[in-house]
Amino acid sequence: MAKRARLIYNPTSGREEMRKRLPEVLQRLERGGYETSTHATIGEGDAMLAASQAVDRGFDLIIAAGGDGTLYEVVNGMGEKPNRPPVGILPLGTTNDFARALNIPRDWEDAVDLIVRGYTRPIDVGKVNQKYFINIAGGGSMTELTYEVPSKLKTMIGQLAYYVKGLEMLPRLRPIHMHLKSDEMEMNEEVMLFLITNSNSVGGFEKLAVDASLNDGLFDVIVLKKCNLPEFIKIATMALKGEHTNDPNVVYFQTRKLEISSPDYVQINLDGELGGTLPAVFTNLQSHIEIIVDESGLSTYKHQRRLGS
Ligand SMILES: Nc1ncnc2c1ncn2[C@@H]1O[C@H](COP(=O)(O)OP(=O)(O)OP(=O)(O)O)[C@@H](O)[C@H]1O
Repeated sequence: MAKRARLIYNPTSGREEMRKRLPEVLQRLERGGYETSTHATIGEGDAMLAASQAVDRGFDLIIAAGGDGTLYEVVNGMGEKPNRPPVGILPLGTTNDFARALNIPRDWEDAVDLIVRGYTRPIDVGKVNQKYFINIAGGGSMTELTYEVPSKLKTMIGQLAYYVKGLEMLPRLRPIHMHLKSDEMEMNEEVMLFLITNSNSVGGFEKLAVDASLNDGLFDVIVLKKCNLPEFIKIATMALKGEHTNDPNVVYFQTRKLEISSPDYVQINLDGELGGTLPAVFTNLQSHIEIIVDESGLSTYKHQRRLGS
């Protein structure tokens, strides 16, 4: 019997490729043994509802087609459910940090073929208050950047928009008093920002969390202490090469759980989307969702399996 997949796609994502490719994507999935029904999202929050319903309706596979925003919503729609089907990713958005971390091809045909081959890997998911994230959570200066980049601009010039906007933001950097507490450490001081990552691929910085593993049950936490603009630029440049953790202004550690509070109003960024404000408790839910991955690197992963085997 054919397996049933639910394809949740954002028709406006990236260069709107899904609008053109849908019949071919469905045909390719069908040939690969998936009877697929679709849900085109209509706006914010819709992919989350669609994913929640797809779990309730017992689909064998959920495919998130779009950018990081769509995947974030799908993960949020599934996070609370006791039975979670595996997730395939079609990275058709402007930013696909998480798909890149998993080595999922940008080419839609290759990405569909990868889904059909069906090698899955359990991936850690972060929970913060009542929300979930799969790639990164952050707060402080700079992390408000992602919602400020207009969507149109991102579609037109892609990743570059972040850097242009990032440079524009530099003069607005300001330290914020925060209290961070985990079993491993406690900090109570002014910081520029905190980043809590699951993968090592964030906004073009592919060596940000050098020890990050996707299913070790641990977050990699980076805290940038109060520093001035030239120091900040130096650290950002070092971060591109993965050398930032040597800087005395950078605190880097791993933990399963972290509490953060601040007397200031601090927004939390979850996978590039606005995810509430501090105070917050970040908890790592180990191996919470199975994601279809590229099998070429599988020998280095633990607990992989092939769908249907
Ligand atoms: N039909 C729609 N029209 C407008 N926005 C939508 C629609 N469907 C979903 N969205 C919103 O688009 C957001 C971003 O989508 P996604 O990350 O998939 O693509 P993207 O190309 O990276 O997008 P963006 O450039 O907006 O970041 C989603 O979080 C969702 O809120």
